[in-house]
Amino acid sequence: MGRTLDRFDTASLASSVDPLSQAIAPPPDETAREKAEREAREANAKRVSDEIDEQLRTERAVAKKKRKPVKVLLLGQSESGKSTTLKNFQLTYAFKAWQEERASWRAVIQLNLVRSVNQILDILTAELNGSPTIIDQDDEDDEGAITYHHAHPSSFTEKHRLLKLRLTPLRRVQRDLEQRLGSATEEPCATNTPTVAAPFEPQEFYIRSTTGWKAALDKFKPRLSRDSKDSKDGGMTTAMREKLQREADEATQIIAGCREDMQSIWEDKAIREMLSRRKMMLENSGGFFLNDVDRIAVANYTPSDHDVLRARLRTMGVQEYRFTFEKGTESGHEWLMYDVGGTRTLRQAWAHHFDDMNAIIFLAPISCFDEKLAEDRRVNRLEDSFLLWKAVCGNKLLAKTQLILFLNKCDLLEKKLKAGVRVKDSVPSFADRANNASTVAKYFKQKFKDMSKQYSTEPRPFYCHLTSVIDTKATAITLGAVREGILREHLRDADFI
Ligand SMILES: Nc1nc2c(ncn2[C@@H]2O[C@H](COP(=O)(O)OP(=O)(O)OP(=O)(O)O)[C@@H](O)[C@H]2O)c(=O)[nH]1
Ligand SMILES: [Mg+2]
Repeated sequence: MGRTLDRFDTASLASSVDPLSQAIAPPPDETAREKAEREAREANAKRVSDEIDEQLRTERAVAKKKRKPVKVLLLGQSESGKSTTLKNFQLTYAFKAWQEERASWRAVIQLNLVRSVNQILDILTAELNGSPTIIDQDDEDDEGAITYHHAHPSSFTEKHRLLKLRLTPLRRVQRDLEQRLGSATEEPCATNTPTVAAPFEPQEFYIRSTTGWKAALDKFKPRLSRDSKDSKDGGMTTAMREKLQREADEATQIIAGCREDMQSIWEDKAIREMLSRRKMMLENSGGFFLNDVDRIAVANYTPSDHDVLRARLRTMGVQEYRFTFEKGTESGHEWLMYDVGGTRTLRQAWAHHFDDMNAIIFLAPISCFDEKLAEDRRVNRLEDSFLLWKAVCGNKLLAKTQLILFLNKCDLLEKKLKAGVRVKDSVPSFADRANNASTVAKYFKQKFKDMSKQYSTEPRPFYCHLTSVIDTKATAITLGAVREGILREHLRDADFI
């Protein structure tokens, strides 16, 4: 019994001496100097350890922030180039997704082409009937009033009547394509109801659409599987897809059959004279493909990257796009981009997205200094962009949001000025400055900068790029700089945390 107790006492004594404490315990014969040195060493080691901990904490926060998607909102009036900028992001950073979607743009491009032809036929019909019709396109002094053009039927011959007759099937093709692509194909109508540039008060009823033209295009995606009869693919049965395919083939056949007549009507001198008399600059509007008829009006047409960027399909509501970067250091990182409809009546939906955006890319087309809004022909388009920009800069919810301005459509600005259009006729304050693209762009840039300074509720940097977003190479460089800037801000926030 006693021996057992002895063993127990020895074991309990051994376990009470912690080997670690023993190892780090100061030597029993430590002098005062040695003690001071040891304590300094220990304090230094603790500081290094704390620093490492802090660094790990920050890295974790940055990594977490990095994983959080970056959110970017695209704003600007209708036809300013928002959706086209988004397409550029996709083309540059998510090429696989872009390639998958590219073929489905064929129907939109066909519709754009057919629409231009039908527009010409409308005017030709009016001229042949001798009826004075058509609202002036861009008459500066009309303040939205309807002005009539008088027909010149004498310029036309039997050839024009025949062309008109032979191109009639394109009316049905337009109707069919519009029906299949949905409401995004409708362009806004001019209205006399007063509208304001920035009605940013959120509406009570609001739907965030994640479909929009994506849904329209999905119907035109090539079929994934040819095997099962009733397999569902994108919410459509094989039978539905086959029906759509038949209709698409039929439209393509009709368009191909009209190829030469489309070319003839577009190259005809009397027709060109008619369009210029009516100030119809079809070639300067979005979705213009009449110069590419020989390439597009063929049975096996597949859109090029450039065709897709030039295609016009209106954005309805607000559409959310998820991008996963496919390459580079950001590979796998997700960005959410929001594309909105820019017509005045669609702007109410914008404010719902103001509170949690990392950045806003605001597009202002500067070639539009002498044009009117399609939805309200009393309003100058540049003036509308100024009002919108002031409202965005001055919005309290956006006080800390990075604003990036794209002064877009510089290519069209250059073209317009070369054709002899004078800026001072529409913008009197431009006065007698040189009427060339660089002077005009510099002048407008300064105006936007002054407004940013005057209306922003807190001081903010002015980021501005002169762009032509249908130029993919130049835009890729701009987007690279934009992306870096947005990421830098995003990570600075993370460091702050
Ligand atoms: N020439 C030229 N055309 C452009 C430029 N940017 C856009 N476009 C064309 O203008 C048309 C309208 O562009 P979108 O990107 O659809 O305009 P949006 O701002 O999205 O318009 P909404 O959806 O109605 O708000 C398209 O056909 C584009 O190809 C540009 O810099 N130069
Ligand atoms: Mg759009």
